[in-house]
Amino acid sequence: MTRPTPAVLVLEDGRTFHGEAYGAAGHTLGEVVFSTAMTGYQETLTDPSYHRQIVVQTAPQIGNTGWNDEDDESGRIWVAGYVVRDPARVPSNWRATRSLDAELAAQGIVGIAGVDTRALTRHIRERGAMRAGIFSGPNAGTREEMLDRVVHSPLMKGADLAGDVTTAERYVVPAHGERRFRVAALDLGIKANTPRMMAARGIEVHVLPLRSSIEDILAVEPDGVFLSNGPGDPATADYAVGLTRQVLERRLPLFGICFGNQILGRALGRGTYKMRYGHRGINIPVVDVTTGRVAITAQNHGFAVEGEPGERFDTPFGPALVSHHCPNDGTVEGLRALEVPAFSVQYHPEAAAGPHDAAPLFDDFCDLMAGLPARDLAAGSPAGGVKGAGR
Ligand SMILES: NC(=O)CC[C@H](N)C(=O)O
Repeated sequence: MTRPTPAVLVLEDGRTFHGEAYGAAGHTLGEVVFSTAMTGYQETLTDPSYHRQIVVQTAPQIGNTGWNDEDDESGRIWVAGYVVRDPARVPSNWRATRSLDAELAAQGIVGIAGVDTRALTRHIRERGAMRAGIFSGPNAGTREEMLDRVVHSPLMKGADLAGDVTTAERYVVPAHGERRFRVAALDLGIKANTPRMMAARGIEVHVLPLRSSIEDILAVEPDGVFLSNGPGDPATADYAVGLTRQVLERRLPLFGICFGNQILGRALGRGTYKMRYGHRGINIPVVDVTTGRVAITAQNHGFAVEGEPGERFDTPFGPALVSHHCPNDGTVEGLRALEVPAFSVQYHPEAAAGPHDAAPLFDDFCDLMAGLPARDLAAGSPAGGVKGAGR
């Protein structure tokens, strides 16, 4: 047997974790973040929202089901690096066409295995998500040289990354069956399952590049506008915020997910801030204040919109509501404008690895486009045909 190549993860505060090279050997830099998801590593790795992030999996065994040709959320792996405890030596799944290790190597993704991911996660929880590097193979340099590269790498705060991941050309995802609605979806890093979830509800989805104008959107003759998930700091997304205001002025029905929630929040006049270590996983609770119900959700965000649970606030487009929050820490998980047809969530109703509690939000978007009344928000009770995260 060949001996494994030693690798080291160097954090910007000087803490190091030793292991062995996994995937490609070499060097990589990014923000180190942890995901508590037990399943769905292929969807995680190919989610464009993870661009420039080194992902740590808290689940100790990774790679058991290999890699398949069906579950990619985009055309490539986006994570900057990958940290695991105990990679599967023999993948086993009827859909697998290769191992995770082989796919990481083929796409040049530098990883590290054999890391005490529990200690690393506790460290990130205490100190916050921070810059890091994975180094293996020849020319890794001394510890000082590695640390120097890490502390001179770009911060996630202030990073404008949606332009790196948006589609170069517009494309259309046809509705399944009869077309009920047409939606213009702004691609800030959209995941493949999002248009799929809309198409399943009779929506024809026109996916547009980030730098689209309001005229480009109107040319689609849309029944609604969608703002996708995406990487980077929402405080930099001025262009998308301006476009969203133009959509709100025209009272076009609007739905946003994750980065889209942060952009709607900014368009409504709210600020965003960087969380200490964010929410990443597939078992994160969210409370819908209008029904009191809790949904278990998939999440992947490091920034959040300012606000308090259940808060009503004034905006240039009339009053709005912090409609959802996370009971773990009180952060904003959803917004709804009360006078213009717009709502958004910080979590992922499209989550392909599940859970599916939040999937009915796509039905709410259809209702909004059909001009059906929103749930009875003022009453704060489950009155009036309850739909939404908790259904
Ligand atoms: N998944 C997303 O859309 C993430 C949004 C943003 N980049 C964040 O980290 O908060």
